[in-house]
Amino acid sequence: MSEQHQKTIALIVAAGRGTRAGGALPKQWQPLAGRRVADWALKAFRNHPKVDESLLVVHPDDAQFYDSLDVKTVHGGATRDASVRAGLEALVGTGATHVLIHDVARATVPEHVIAGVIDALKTSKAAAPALAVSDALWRGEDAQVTGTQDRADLYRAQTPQGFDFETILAAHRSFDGQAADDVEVARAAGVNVTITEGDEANLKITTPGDFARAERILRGTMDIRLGNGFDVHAFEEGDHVVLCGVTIPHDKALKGHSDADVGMHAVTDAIYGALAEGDIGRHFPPSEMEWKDADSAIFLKHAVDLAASKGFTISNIDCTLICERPKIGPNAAKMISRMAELMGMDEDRVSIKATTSERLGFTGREEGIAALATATLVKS
Ligand SMILES: Nc1ccn([C@@H]2O[C@H](COP(=O)(O)OP(=O)(O)OP(=O)(O)O)[C@@H](O)[C@H]2O)c(=O)n1
Ligand SMILES: C[C@](O)(CO)[C@H](O)COP(=O)(O)O
Repeated sequence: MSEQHQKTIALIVAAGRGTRAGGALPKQWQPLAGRRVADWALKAFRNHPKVDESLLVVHPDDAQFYDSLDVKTVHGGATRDASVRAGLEALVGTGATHVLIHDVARATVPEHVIAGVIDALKTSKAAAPALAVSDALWRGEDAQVTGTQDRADLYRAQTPQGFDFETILAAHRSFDGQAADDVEVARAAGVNVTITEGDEANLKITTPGDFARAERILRGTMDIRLGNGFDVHAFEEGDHVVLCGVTIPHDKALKGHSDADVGMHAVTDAIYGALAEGDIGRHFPPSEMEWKDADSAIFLKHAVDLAASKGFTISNIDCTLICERPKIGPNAAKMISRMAELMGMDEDRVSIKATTSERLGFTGREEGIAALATATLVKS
């Protein structure tokens, strides 16, 4: 079959209860490196150029967790086998030619593991990743070694396990009993399975300690950027200032080519800085009359959109306004709300605070306001 006529579906089983992992929620809905376990597993397949669609097999009790997800779902069964079977039946008539059956609990699956399985399916009806056992193996009882086991041909099985769709559907329909995985089901139907390269990073979150291991794996693959921004605007005659998007009555105004929102400028420059994209002046030159008295939200939105276009999420913002007056405290909540809205962020990721300079320097003499900001951007 030509690659053009292939339709590869990621069938992600997520209907288990995660009892061994502990915690208040089933493990797939617990937080992991800023998202949930299931979000990471879905993302691994959604980002893969050779995977056409995903289907998530879920537990009916978990609707509150999966309802907001932009993915097709189907209810699973009481065992992993039953959940896989429910997923396969839901794919009948969809034109699926290949299916990659994956445990949601393997949220850290590396791209090359998925690619290895897809490549092997060009010449094989079934392929799955595994790692050769490298430790010596013992048998034991009551904390005593009772024997040894030859490890020469032993492998540790992983997922995604990939199959020609009709082959694995028929194998599951005819399978009677319980299987550890879909390779066992396929082999019971006489299907040969190719072993592809697994990875230690393809961890199955099973016990409580696995969350920290998975978090370390994901953090290790993240591109984390830090940027800073600093801005100053002098006072001139006027009756209000605009700070972090909020208009505050004052006995002076801030002087500037735009609306002189010194706080928003510092935050915008911090985002540009994290992207190594210069500063506001580079994108909106003061020499251009178009930006005279402009709303600084235009600059901030440009920086936010630029970050998104490069695949970055803004993880948090911290901005300090330096002035004696106006008092920032009473306005901080409104500023946080406006800035979070403009950046499409949760308010608890936006910090806006203030300090005086103890009447020292230009801010102490109330000649102007300075602002300092830090932005953390993450691409995963
Ligand atoms: N009835 C079931 C049981 C398991 N699974 C899925 O199969 C995968 C592998 O199972 P395991 O890691 O054992 O998950 P749980 O069954 O959730 O964990 P536990 O055995 O600790 O309860 C998981 O992605 C799990 O959600 C499933 O979809 N339906
Ligand atoms: C399919 C599997 O991931 C292969 O290693 C594994 O068998 C599933 O987890 P379980 O704990 O055996 O249910």
